Amino acid sequence: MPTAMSDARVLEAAECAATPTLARRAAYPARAIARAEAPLTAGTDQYMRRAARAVAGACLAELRELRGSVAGSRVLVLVGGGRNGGDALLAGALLARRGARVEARPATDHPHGAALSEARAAGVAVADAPAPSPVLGGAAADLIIDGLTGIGASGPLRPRAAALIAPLIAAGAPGERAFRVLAVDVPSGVGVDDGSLPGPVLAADRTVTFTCPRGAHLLPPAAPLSGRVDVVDLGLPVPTGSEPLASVPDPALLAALLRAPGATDHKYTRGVVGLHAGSEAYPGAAVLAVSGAIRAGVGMARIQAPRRAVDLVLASRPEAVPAIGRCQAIVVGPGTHRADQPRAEELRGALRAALRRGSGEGQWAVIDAGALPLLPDLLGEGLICGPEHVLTPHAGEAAALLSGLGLPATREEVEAAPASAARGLAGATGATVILKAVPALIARPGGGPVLSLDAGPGWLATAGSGDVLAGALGAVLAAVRADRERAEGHQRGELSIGAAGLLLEDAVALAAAASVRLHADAGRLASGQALGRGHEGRPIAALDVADHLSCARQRLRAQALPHDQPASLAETGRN
Ligand SMILES: NC(=O)C1=CN([C@@H]2O[C@H](COP(=O)(O)OP(=O)(O)OC[C@H]3O[C@@H](n4cnc5c(N)ncnc54)[C@H](OP(=O)(O)O)[C@@H]3O)[C@@H](O)[C@H]2O)[C@@H](O)CC1
Ligand SMILES: [K+]
Repeated sequence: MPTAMSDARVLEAAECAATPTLARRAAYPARAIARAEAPLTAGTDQYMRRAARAVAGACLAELRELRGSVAGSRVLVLVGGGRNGGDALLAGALLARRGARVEARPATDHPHGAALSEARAAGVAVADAPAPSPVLGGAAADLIIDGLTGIGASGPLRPRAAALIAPLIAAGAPGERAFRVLAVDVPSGVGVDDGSLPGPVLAADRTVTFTCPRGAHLLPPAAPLSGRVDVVDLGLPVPTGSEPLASVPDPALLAALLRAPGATDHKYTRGVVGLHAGSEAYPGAAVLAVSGAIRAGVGMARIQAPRRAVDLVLASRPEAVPAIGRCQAIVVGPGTHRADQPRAEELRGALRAALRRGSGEGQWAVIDAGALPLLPDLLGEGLICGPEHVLTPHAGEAAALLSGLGLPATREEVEAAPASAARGLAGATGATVILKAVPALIARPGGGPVLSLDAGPGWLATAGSGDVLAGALGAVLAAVRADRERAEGHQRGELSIGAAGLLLEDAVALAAAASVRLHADAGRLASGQALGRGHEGRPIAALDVADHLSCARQRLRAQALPHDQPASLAETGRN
């Protein structure tokens, strides 16, 4: 059993080692994780001790930030009947030895025996009868450690556990309440693999997980409830033998797609995008989409829209070309509505030209907003989507599209299981899908793990924000397509730039991911949230987001790999 002295030293190390980002990027199923670690963890609690040290290290950091010191702080430990509860009890013991006043509330008659004894020996008060209150001996707790359930649980929390968290949930969301919550492995009660919310869940400020993320950290609706996620290496193997559920793309891979122009580049090698955006009803959307494309780094933006929208575009973006012609990608639909018949007819024409008629690659295209409802009829005509066609629905649009394709779904059903909706839509259409959720999800038509992307600050929920994203996405797709055109003109291997060497499906998915990332970062920069934790930011307009795309791109590029090569997609979860 470790002594107080050695605990203190290890704890400091754990505190330094706790990583602020998702160090390992692919989420695997709980069953695969348990199977991979079983040969090492059977008959020993050393890994539980390592887990507890990492949890305690993160708790120390939270308490120091909240109160300035650990001694005298008040910690409430919620304890379930498995090893998740064991982790939490041992972490509570470590904190008690550092001078925190720690109380444990079991939600079970059989907490982990050894961990319970150790916690008691360290001075943790164990309240045998459940007392559903966030107060400790009359004073509010500073920190709650949620160790009710981890990857071994299923279904909604049982009544005794649910009763413990009910008053804590009622105290408000993270940032609004007086205490912080640190979840061990996952916020208890989430669907660990699918990110569902089968019952009540206490939202965490921070989650400490082990070895690799779980689906619940990356998939909505559960993902935002984890708060900041630290992935801690306990010396246990990543279950690489099974297919990941989801993954977070490495920023270096995304940055590599956005190469800086060289001395011999011209508009068409940088990428030209043609936008069918804006309408009489929503003329400003054309300005926003064109601005998004230009600020994201396109070589040239062409615009086709009603005269009023084109005039507005040219007034603010004189570099835009008011005619559709040669381009490497098109954007169809921002600021349009299917009820606008003449405009819908023009969009239909653009889509007919872009979609596949046989097996060959079609015109690379973003299919957004008013263009999405046109798809079922076009597919019914025998036209085909490929990975080079990127659909950008929010939950309501995804539900309507699935229903139009003969897969009835409601908005509520998509919101409850967005990953499965995104996969279903990609499979049914053959297109790449960006589902606008929190986090955003990208599904590939060939299946595989969905990509999970931070959707940026809440300030981005402002009119026109989606038009900016559509324009930026068109710019990145055009650049990637231009790089592939250039590489195709060379001998194999002679020229390898940007996404030239990737499978079509992966190149487009990464381009989509890069665009979502740029949009989110631009929102953070525009709102002032980029200043870091604790800065809630300020209101922004969609044009502010477009204006900050170039700065976001510059920042992302700073993370590029040394040789600019997205050589491997292992980090996106394909293995
Ligand atoms: N492998 C290792 O050595 C390592 C594992 N580690 C840690 O162990 C965790 C996995 O531990 P685990 O397998 O014991 O499962 P766990 O998540 O604690 O849940 C099982 C308990 O929950 C109960 N329960 C079930 N459903 C429930 C519900 N809906 N609502 C309420 N309760 C419910 C169930 O009750 P029972 O069915 O037994 O009555 C049982 O008591 C993992 O997440 C990580 O934190 C780390 O220490 C690293 C090393
Ligand atoms: K937990």
